[in-house]
Amino acid sequence: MIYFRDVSKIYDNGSVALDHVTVHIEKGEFVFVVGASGAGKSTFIKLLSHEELPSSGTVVVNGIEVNRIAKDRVPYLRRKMGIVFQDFRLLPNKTAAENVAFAMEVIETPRKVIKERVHNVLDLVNLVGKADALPQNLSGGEQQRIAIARAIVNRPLMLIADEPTGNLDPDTSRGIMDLFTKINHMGTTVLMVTHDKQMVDMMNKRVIEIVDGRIVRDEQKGAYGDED
Ligand SMILES: Nc1ncnc2c1ncn2[C@@H]1O[C@H](COP(=O)(O)OP(=O)(O)OP(=O)(O)O)[C@@H](O)[C@H]1O
Repeated sequence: MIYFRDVSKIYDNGSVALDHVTVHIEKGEFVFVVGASGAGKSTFIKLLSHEELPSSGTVVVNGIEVNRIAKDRVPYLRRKMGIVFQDFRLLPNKTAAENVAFAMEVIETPRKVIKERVHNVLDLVNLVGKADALPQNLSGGEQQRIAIARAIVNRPLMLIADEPTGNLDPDTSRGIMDLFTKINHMGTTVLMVTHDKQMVDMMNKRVIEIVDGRIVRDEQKGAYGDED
């Protein structure tokens, strides 16, 4: 599903963000990526989606060698992944339902399918009742659930989350984690970058720790480790 072989990323200013990283993530896994600020976690994610390219090494996602694909194949690659961020990134002038629908409109899904799928996915995140609300009238947790609905509406193979609970209180965060667990049980690979020690310790899932661009720990049923 995801394979990094001896991947390094050195930005133009000389920052070494990833340093000879080799890792393999199987379909259906639930993986936390942890590490101090500046360790290289976001870079790891950006290499998956072709937002950044590795300086050396190979990144393979779902059998596609990401660093070698033609530019016009990038949207096809990204369709295989749903991505959510700490700051939700909903379109402010669209309702919750329209935000989710938009992800399907851009790939020209028939209107009838959009209507049905948007309803189903809002039901999954328990927000059918907020379908017509604008983001500004939703709580942070609700906005994140809409962002997750948008991320999975096209049925991606993997859900990638960069500190999705970073702006949320512990109770709301737990709700988001329950949702990720549900999505994972439906067969979607989940990869989550987080600083949330409590959450990682509670979930008992695979933990990959990055320090200074290197993987220093990769444990099945791991814990967060020392506070950073
Ligand atoms: N576009 C960029 N140009 C230059 N250096 C960068 C760029 N993006 C990241 N870096 C550097 O690469 C290193 C890794 O950054 P990255 O954002 O991947 O870390 P992170 O673990 O996600 O941090 P945080 O937890 O703070 O988000 C840092 O030293 C950072 O300053």
